[in-house]
Amino acid sequence: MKTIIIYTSKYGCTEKAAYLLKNQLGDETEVVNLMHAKEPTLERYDTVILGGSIYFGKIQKQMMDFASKYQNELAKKRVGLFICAGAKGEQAILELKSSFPEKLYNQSITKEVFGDEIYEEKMTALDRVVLRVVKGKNKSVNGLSKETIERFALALKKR
Ligand SMILES: Cc1cc2nc3c(=O)[nH]c(=O)nc-3n(C[C@H](O)[C@H](O)[C@H](O)COP(=O)(O)O)c2cc1C
Repeated sequence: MKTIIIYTSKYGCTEKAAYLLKNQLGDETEVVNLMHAKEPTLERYDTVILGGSIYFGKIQKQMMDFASKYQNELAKKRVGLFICAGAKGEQAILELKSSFPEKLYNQSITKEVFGDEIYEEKMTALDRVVLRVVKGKNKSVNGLSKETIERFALALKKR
C-alpha cells in the first residue's frame, strides 16, 4: 500500500502538518509540495492525501486545479483531505468543504481541519496588515492539533 501526501502551503504550516502526518503514517509515505515540485503521477499510489491552507476563504489555486483535474483518477483511490486554517467550528467546516470538488469530499475516507500556525516574520507586509485587521488585537492562534492529525492517520490506517 503506497501513500502520498500532496500539499500547498504559503508560509509553512501545512508543510509542517504534512510531515507530522507522514510521521504517523510511516516512513514510506511520500510528501510532495505541489507549489514547487511537478505534479506527481498518481498511478503508483492507492492512498492520496490532499492538504492546503486557507487565505481569504480559499485554498491555494494549485490545489483547487489539481483536485479538479485529477478528480476521476482520485475517485479510484483512498482519499484523505485536510486544511490548515484559522477559522473554527462551522466556518472551518465550510472552508474545508469548499476547498475540494464535492464528489471528492463525499468519497474521502477522512477530512479534517488541522488548525493553524502564523509565522509573522516570514509574511509579506500586506499579509501582516490583513492579519492584523482580521485578528485585531487578539493575535491568538489555535495551533496545529496533533490529536486531529493522529485521528486522521488512524482513520486511514483502519480502512
Ligand atoms: C493574510 C491571511 C489571510 C488568512 N485568511 C484566512 C481565512 O480566510 N480563513 C481561515 O480560516 N484562515 C485564514 N488565515 C489563516 C491561515 O490559513 C493559517 O495561518 C494557516 O495555518 C497558514 O498555513 P500555511 O503557512 O501553510 O500557508 C489567513 C492568514 C493570513 C496571514
